[in-house]
Amino acid sequence: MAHLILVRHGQSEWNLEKRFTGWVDVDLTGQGKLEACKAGEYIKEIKIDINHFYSSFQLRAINTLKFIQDTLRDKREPVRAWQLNERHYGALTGLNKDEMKEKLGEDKIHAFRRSWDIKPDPLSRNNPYHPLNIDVYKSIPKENIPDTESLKDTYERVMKFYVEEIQDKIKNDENILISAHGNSIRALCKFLFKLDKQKISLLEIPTGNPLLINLDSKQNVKECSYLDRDRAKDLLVF
Ligand SMILES: O=C(O)[C@@H](CO)OP(=O)(O)O
Repeated sequence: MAHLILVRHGQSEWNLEKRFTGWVDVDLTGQGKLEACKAGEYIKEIKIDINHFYSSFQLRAINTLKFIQDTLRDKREPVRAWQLNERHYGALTGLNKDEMKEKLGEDKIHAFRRSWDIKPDPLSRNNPYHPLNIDVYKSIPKENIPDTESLKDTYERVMKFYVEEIQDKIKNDENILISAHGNSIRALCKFLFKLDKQKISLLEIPTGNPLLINLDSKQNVKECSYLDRDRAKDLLVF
């Protein structure tokens, strides 16, 4: 049995401001740092020896993992993978979610946020929020940098990475912790929980709450639960 722990970063500055964030590299708020420390405490309590740590390229996930590893007193170098980055929100990037609901209507914004293959218009490559203009993404091959993404696009890059880097480790009963984002984690959960396109639109991931998934060697989910039960959200199939 392998243990896979998925943690969405703690509250970010733009979660607080309710702005579409995607690939913009904002940091954690004070509350987000506290959530990350608490996530570390919860993981410490279950006494699982984690073999591999992963984060996205983004500060909010990197720092969440730092707080967790500090709490675990684990100094191992995590692997950083851009493939685990948040979904790119295209032309919606930086805009306020409530204001956009008023402007375009709740249904349209819900479709942009939670449908499987609808994507916002591309973000202009001259926009300072475009990942081509953000230094931390300079090492990513330009052809892999999106202008906008649907959840399906995010799923494809996340799953390619999962299959190439993580799947065999799970088959070998190694324990993995991934610090990532609402939509890159939703993409992984779609695969792991075998959710269809309708069901995945209902799955919401809370910030800074470790999701412990126990998998057998055939990668079937045997058990799954949030470590902070008070802040858990519906897992739909468990
Ligand atoms: O703005 C974003 O990047 C994401 C995560 O915060 O938002 P949403 O929940 O709307 O997909």
